[in-house]
Amino acid sequence: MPASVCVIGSSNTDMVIKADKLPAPGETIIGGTFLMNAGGKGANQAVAAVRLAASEPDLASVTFVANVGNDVFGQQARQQFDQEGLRTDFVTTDNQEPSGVALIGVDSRGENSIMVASGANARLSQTQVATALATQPDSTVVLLQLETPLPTVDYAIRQAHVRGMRVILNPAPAQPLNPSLLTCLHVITPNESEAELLTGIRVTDETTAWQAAQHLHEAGVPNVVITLGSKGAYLSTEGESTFVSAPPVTAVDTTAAGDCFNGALAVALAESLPLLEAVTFACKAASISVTRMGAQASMPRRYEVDTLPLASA
Ligand SMILES: Nc1ncnc2c1ncn2[C@@H]1O[C@H](COP(=O)(O)OP(=O)(O)OP(=O)(O)O)[C@@H](O)[C@H]1O
Repeated sequence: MPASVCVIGSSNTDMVIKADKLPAPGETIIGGTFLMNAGGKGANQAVAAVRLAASEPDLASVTFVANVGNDVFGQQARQQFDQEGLRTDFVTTDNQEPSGVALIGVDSRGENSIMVASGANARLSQTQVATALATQPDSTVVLLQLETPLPTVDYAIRQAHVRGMRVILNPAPAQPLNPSLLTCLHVITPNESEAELLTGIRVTDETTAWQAAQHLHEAGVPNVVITLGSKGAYLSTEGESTFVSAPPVTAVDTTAAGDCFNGALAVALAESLPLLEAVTFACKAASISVTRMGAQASMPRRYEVDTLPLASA
C-alpha cells in the first residue's frame, strides 16, 4: 500500500507586516506593507507536504489533523486545505475558541519575529488524534510540532510509535520535552536555538552540531537533523553525520522555511528515500520557499524542487 503522511498540528491566520526593520520593545515602526496569509506550523507543513507529494503515484494522501475556530479565519483555512488537496476529515471546527492568529514582522533582510494567539489550536484533543491515527496505515509518516497542547503531542507520538509509524518531531517553538518521548521518535528536526534548548549545547560549528546530535542520540533519538538556516542542515544518524548545503538563493522571507523543510522531509521519507536524500530534498524545497513572501503561499510544487540544481557541498 502506498505510504501516507499525517500532519498533526496548528492552523493560524498570519498577519504579516514587512518593514525595513523589526520594532524594539516600546518602538513603533511606521511604513511597510501588510498581507494576510494562512499559516500555523502544522498547516504550513501539511501544505508543503501535499504540494510536494502531488503527482507522486507512490504516495497515497496527506492528512491534516487540526482545530480551527467557528469564524471567518477558520472557514478560509478549510477552503485553502480543500483547494490544496489535503485530507481534512480530521480538521475540526471548535465552537468555543477563535481560530489561531499569528502577528509576523519581517525586516528587509528577511528575518522575522512572531507572536501567536493559539485559540482553537490549544484545544486539539487526544480523542481527535486517536480517531485520526486509527484511520492511517502503519506505514504512515507522522509529523508533529509544538504549537498544540503538549499532552496531545505526547499522546500522538506514543500512539504512532506503538503502531510502528515513523514519527518526525519538529520541536518548534522551543520548549522542554519529556525525555521518554524522545525514544519514540524516528527523526527530530530542531533548528539551532531549539537544539540548544533541548541539549544545552550552542550549535555554532561542526563540533558543536555533532555534540548536540550525540546528546539527542543518547536520549534515544536515532536520527537528528539540525536545520541551520542559509547554511543548510546537519544530519546525524547513529554512526554517521554530514552537512547538507542549502542551495544559494536570495532570501526575501524566511517565514516557514523550517515548515517547508519538515513537510518535504515527511514526503521524502514516505516515498522511502534514504535519510540523506530526504534531507537534501528538504533543503532544496526550503531554499525555494525563502525566495517568496508568506508561509503556505511560499511552499514550492514538486516540479520546482525536482528541477532545482543540486547545491555543491
Ligand atoms: N537563506 C536561506 N537560503 C537557503 N535556504 C534556506 C535559507 N534559510 C533557510 N533555508 C532552508 O530552510 C531550512 C530551515 O531553515 P531554518 O534552520 O532557519 O529553520 P527555522 O528556524 O525553523 O525557520 P523558520 O522559523 O523561519 O521557519 C534550512 O535547513 C535550509 O534548508
